[in-house]
Amino acid sequence: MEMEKNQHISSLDIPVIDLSNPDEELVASAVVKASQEWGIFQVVNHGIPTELILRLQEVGKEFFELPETEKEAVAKPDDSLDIEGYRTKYQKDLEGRNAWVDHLFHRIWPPSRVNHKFWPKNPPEYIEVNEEYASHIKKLSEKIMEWLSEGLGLRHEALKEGLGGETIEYLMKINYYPPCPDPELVVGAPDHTDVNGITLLVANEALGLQAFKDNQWIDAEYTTSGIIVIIGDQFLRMSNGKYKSVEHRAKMDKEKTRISWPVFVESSLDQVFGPLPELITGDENVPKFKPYVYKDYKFRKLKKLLLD
Ligand SMILES: O=C(O)CCC(=O)C(=O)O
Ligand SMILES: [Fe+2]
Repeated sequence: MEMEKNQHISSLDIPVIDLSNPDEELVASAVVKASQEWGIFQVVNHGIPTELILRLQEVGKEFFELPETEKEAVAKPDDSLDIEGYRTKYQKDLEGRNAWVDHLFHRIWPPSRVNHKFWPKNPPEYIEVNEEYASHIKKLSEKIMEWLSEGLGLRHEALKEGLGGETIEYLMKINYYPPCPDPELVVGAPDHTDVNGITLLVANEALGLQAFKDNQWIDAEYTTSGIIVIIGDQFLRMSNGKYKSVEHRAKMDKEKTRISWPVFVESSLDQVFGPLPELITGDENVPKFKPYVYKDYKFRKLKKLLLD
């Protein structure tokens, strides 16, 4: 039954790809197709133990439920030019809507870029669980990057190398959206594309993630143990537009607190906020990717949101 459900892909469901399928070629082509047509999909039976994902969610939730003064211990310093740290952010988005999310950012890989100053000390298991999750998420994202490289007709290391090989950074973010009795009045995460290469996200049971496809917003259905994969601007650029960086947003829930744990896989912060990495596909037949002006515009919008 489970298999049957996973294999059902209707045009308005975010694709669900079962990674336990022994036919790797089939899995790879499903990943490539979903990245081309959607820019977002969910992987199930991905090999990361459900138990570990539940522990990750538990320690993250426990941190956010601490008193504000304790959370301030890992706050982003006011004068910091980096994004690591805890922040509670109430703002107007560019359409003038209220937007509110508390979040925590910290790198989880490579070890040379990990700054434990921004990792919660409480609950005590936080560090161990996040380290274990980091090693699993690295393996899974490398596998996906291999399939995506092959989908471009390139060596399977190509996208990983293009992002910086062993210097690729893995940035954990926890988004904490409090319940809102009228979710129309306040948005959680405003419309955006991710600026990195690829994002791997897990979320708690309060749904709310939406993706823009065929001129409409589609509710992402997912399970708390499935991993949502989102293609970001760096891969859009590197694939010459073959892979879509999907516009997405997150709504608040009327009653439940919504929490999500995206891990951003990216070249390095400088490159994320600087020029996009160079195109690496050698395919001359692909027309030069045009939406750059549009993307650049979006990019600035996003920067503005982050800097406010
Ligand atoms: O909370 C979500 O599901 C989406 C969060 C998101 O898109 C982001 O943090 O970039
Ligand atoms: Fe995002």
